[in-house]
Amino acid sequence: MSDLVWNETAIRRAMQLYFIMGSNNCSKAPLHVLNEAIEGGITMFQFREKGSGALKGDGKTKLAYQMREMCRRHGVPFIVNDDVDLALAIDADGVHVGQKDEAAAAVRLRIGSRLLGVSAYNREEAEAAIRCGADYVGVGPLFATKTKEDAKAASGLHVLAELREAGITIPIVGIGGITAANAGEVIRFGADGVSVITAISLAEQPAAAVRELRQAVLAGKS
Ligand SMILES: Cc1ncc(COP(=O)(O)OP(=O)(O)O)c(N)n1
Ligand SMILES: Cc1ncsc1CCOP(=O)(O)O
Ligand SMILES: [Mg+2]
Repeated sequence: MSDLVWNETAIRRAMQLYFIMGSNNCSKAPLHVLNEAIEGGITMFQFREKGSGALKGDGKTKLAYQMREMCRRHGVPFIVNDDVDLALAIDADGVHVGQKDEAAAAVRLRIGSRLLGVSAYNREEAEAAIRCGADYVGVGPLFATKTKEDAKAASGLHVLAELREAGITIPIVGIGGITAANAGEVIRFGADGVSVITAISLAEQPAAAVRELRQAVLAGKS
């Protein structure tokens, strides 16, 4: 069992640079990309194996397990997207679900004290996620993205400010079209961190891309 202890400070810290990836998001070997991203300083990782060309069955489980091992060796929290059975089978540190996935309240009951992340597009969805026991919400897509096949229209950054002005204090990570050029603004509008797929997974040098993103996040906090 993972020995990570989650309190709000630890969650906000883990949100800072949250890398998400599946094998179909990169052009180099996924384990190599993850290793580079860890070397660069990601603070959390989500295994998101879905979409065209995604691994299934044993291949998916094997890659998830190898990635979990790599993250655990380096103290990086490992989250599984959508697949609660897989998360439990490989002893992940948490699960992330969206509005069309298994209901967050049911997931909370199944995963106990593991981390629960829930996607929210607006205030209503964020408030419902909190009622269901979410530890953090992933808000977006903030900017246009080609990575998620069924993504909604980009909301823009104002949704982050709206959530904070409504008194929502839960850790928030922004998602969708985030790069080093806009990550600082995501933080300034109220997020605790940024979650990123292609800006790292398709970077020529993932470690350097992570460092640039972290600098932008730190600048947004200052
Ligand atoms: C951190 C984070 N935020 C949002 C999402 C999106 O989840 P969802 O809406 O369920 O879409 P899929 O990723 O499952 O396609 C996320 N994965 N992570
Ligand atoms: C999973 C997900 N949920 C909302 S946007 C998105 C994709 C983000 O990918 P990228 O960082 O490449 O825009
Ligand atoms: Mg989902």
